[in-house]
Amino acid sequence: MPVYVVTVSGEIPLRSSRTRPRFYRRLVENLRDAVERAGGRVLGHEVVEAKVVLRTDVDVTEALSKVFGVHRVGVVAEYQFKDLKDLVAWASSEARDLVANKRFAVRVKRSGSHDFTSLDVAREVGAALKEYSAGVDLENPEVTVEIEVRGSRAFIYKRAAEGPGGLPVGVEGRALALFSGGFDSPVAAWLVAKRGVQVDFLHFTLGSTRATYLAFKVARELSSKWLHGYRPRFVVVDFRKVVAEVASKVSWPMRQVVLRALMYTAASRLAVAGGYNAIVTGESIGQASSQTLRNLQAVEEYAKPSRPVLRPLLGFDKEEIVALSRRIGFYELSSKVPEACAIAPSRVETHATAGMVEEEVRKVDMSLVEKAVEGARSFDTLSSRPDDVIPSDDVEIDFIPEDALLVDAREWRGVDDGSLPGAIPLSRLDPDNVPRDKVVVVFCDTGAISTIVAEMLRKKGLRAYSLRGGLKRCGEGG
Ligand SMILES: Nc1ncnc2c1ncn2[C@@H]1O[C@H](COP(=O)(O)OP(=O)(O)OP(=O)(O)O)[C@@H](O)[C@H]1O
Repeated sequence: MPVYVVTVSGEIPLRSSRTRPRFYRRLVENLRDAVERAGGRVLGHEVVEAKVVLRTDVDVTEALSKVFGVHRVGVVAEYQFKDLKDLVAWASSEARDLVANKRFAVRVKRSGSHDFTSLDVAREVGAALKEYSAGVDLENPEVTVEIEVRGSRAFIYKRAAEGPGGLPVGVEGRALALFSGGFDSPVAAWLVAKRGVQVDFLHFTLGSTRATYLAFKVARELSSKWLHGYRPRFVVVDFRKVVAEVASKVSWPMRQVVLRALMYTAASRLAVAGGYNAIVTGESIGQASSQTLRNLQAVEEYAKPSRPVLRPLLGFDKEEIVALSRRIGFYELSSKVPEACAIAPSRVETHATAGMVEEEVRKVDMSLVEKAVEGARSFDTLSSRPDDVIPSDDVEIDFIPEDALLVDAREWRGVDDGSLPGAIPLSRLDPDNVPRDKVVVVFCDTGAISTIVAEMLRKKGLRAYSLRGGLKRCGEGG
């Protein structure tokens, strides 16, 4: 049975005696959630002086090291000792392998009343281990034997993993994170969650649904690894009609700024409706040309968001954001998310004012924004599949989802003729044997015949889509 000593972030023990129990309670709940998501069970726990001792049925070191509020996770051996002699005998037999042929030091922390000091324990364990090692080296040891004595119990650290620090998720209210899934927004959401905020995701489909599909994957990864103690939501707002409206009515240089203002307006409404305390974005100053300080001011002054907008990346350079994205494990997935560039003109207004935004927004049919917000769909990031976020109203799809069943509608050509890997010919498709939630992507040369076929298959109850543009403009899978 693995035993862990979880050291909590330094700032938790400093909280007032009224606040502290709530923080510990939430941390323990989140640790339990992390253990269960990793397929284990908590067999017992206790909070002892800024540490949580946790007993589980399987190894969950990795999962525990991703819980906010955790400074360090120690995998320990535990012993109930009688006296100093007994303690030293146990500790030196436990640590023998650890120090084998290495220069070592012993460090002891002690609490409770004993007839020996920490130094006594260190000295005696050190002496007992010496013959197995390359000698004691207190200045620059290769390994440190860490022993904790708490009352009549002792722990010895076998190995340890660094935690992320921060505060337990859930102690600081809730925020709605504007989430594209690119490098910036996941890091922004992560940083806010690290401060104890329960984060849900808000994604706008601006063009390709592949971007939405991939953004969901990033949100799912972030949720399952890092966001404990609740079930994060992924809210999707289909903004494609709004994008088309902006593209046709707004002057080129202002399109990006106006689109951002409308995203703020929609986010603000959803934040109020969902009872959130704040909105989060991955904006930083001067990074993309549309993110100048003046543009940020113009957008916020125009949209007057009803909740504070948190921008945790404001002080970061792009390299720092990418490095953090790598460190916390989103780099690979985020790098696949396509940039939504359809609306981005080559010349972007960098000195917008609220007045300019207002003037441009007057040209836009705002009922489209209303409708998009009303039609928002919400998914549980932990149990939903990326396929679920693909809009079912679209008959066409512009990419091939990973697990899709591919159907070649070019009967007359035969499947060997430039077909896609894994595709089956339409004549071999038996609709009765296809699960109702399976995404079926039908393709032909141009997308014309496959659209008719997809509609036909939908009538038979299948989740069928036609590959837009056909093989001539074939998209990549996620
Ligand atoms: N499709 C979207 N859905 C939700 N929020 C978005 C979307 N696109 C952008 N945002 C929000 O606006 C911020 C700035 O987006 P922008 O595309 O200008 O910059 P970015 O640096 O590429 O951001 P990211 O790397 O997060 O995509 C994002 O970090 C995110 O918070």
